[in-house]
Amino acid sequence: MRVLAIDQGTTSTRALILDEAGIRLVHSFEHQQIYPAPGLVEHDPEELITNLVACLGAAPEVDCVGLANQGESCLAWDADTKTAISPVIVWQDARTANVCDRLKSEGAETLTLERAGLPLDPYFSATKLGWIVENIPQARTLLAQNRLRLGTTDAFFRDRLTGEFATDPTTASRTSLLNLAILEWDPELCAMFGVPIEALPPIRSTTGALGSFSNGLPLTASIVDQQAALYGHGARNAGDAKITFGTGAFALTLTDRLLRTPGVLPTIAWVEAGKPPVYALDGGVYAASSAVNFARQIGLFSGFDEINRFDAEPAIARGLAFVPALAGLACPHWDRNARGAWMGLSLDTSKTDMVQAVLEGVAFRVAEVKASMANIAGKAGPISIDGGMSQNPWFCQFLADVLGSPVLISHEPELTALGCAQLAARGAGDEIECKPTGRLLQPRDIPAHWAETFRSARESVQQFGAAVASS
Ligand SMILES: O=P(O)(O)OC[C@H](O)CO
Repeated sequence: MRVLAIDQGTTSTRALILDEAGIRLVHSFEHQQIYPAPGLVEHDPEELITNLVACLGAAPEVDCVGLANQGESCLAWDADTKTAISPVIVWQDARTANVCDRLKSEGAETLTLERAGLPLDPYFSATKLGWIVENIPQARTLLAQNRLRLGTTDAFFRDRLTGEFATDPTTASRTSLLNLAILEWDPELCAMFGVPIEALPPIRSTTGALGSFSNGLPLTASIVDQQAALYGHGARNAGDAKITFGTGAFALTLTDRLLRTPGVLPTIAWVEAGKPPVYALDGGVYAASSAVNFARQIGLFSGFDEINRFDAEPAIARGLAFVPALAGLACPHWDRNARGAWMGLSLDTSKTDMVQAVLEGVAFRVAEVKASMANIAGKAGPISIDGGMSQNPWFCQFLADVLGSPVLISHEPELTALGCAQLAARGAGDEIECKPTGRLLQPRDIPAHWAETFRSARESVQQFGAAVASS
């Protein structure tokens, strides 16, 4: 069997083919990141569709297609014309931070945590969809005519390209509108966020016969990219964990049931047709590669090979810490007011020290995420990592050290596409298993006060952010 996986991510849309020979990239298209104002991040829906169509055309000789989509990014469109009436509001977009603050002050977080398992944060789709209904007049016109469609990007792509308006439970679990216990849209949550429930897509399984594209190819898996990567990492048993280092760093651990742990997100790993749901815990760090890119943009280094090793001991050992809260702090703090900062600068601090602290700060934040997963992450073995920063040997060893766990650096860079394609094969009734391989790093002992130093830096930026927000 040959499977086409389309990985529609935050920065690119990629077509890959999986067969018995392995997985290979066929096409990759970058799309524009649109920043209309500070804190706002948008994509052009038509540009994404054009790239998806090009990916579909890139591999006609396949048996089925799997689609992996960026998590919480969402939009509105017209049911009749299938034309978008809003931009894609990207998961990083914080335009609804004030809505979240208001709802929090009204005590609404109890409901979102209880039903959807999610804190109130602009990351999730619900407030973004509510914003569209409130701020785009055409949304209300279409709603009055029963023509409004609201959803995450997968639902738009599927409606437009297969004619089936649907989403899957993994994506639905990122919206804050899903009742996790029964995997149905929650009417009370929808009402609270101002999202008309009738405009949302039906929720179907992650795999199975999900429709066909105009060229006749069947869609047999549709899943959030992070969950696809979890499958691609070979996670099959509770405790299996992965961390993907992209724009942000996303840690997911399979669980044997729906688990609720403060600050961590219970989520759906996948729901195969006719089978019970598989659950996971998710914890994100908003700025990972984006923090490193920021350091490069402001001139702290120029080539990535410059930051693959450092002569000096870690910056944290010298009292220098960086908190990568460049877009706020996600798991387990959920604090959008926090901002990035170096703490402990002195007259002899060099650019190299500062960028070393950036890498360390990302590792410390990931360690906070792991700690908040209450030792569930990595219980079954090493934590498998992938993504851009996993190619930096110094960072990987420092990460293993601060996690206090063995880290497996995957040899396969395309784990999202791999997992998506494997699930698509299963959705078509076949199986393509690939044994994950990688380089294993053992943690070294580090002084306990390093984590303490980072914690106090992180608390300081939170206090500063709160003071600025209330002034
Ligand atoms: O598209 P990526 O790989 O940056 O992943 C984005 C996540 O799905 C956001 O939650």
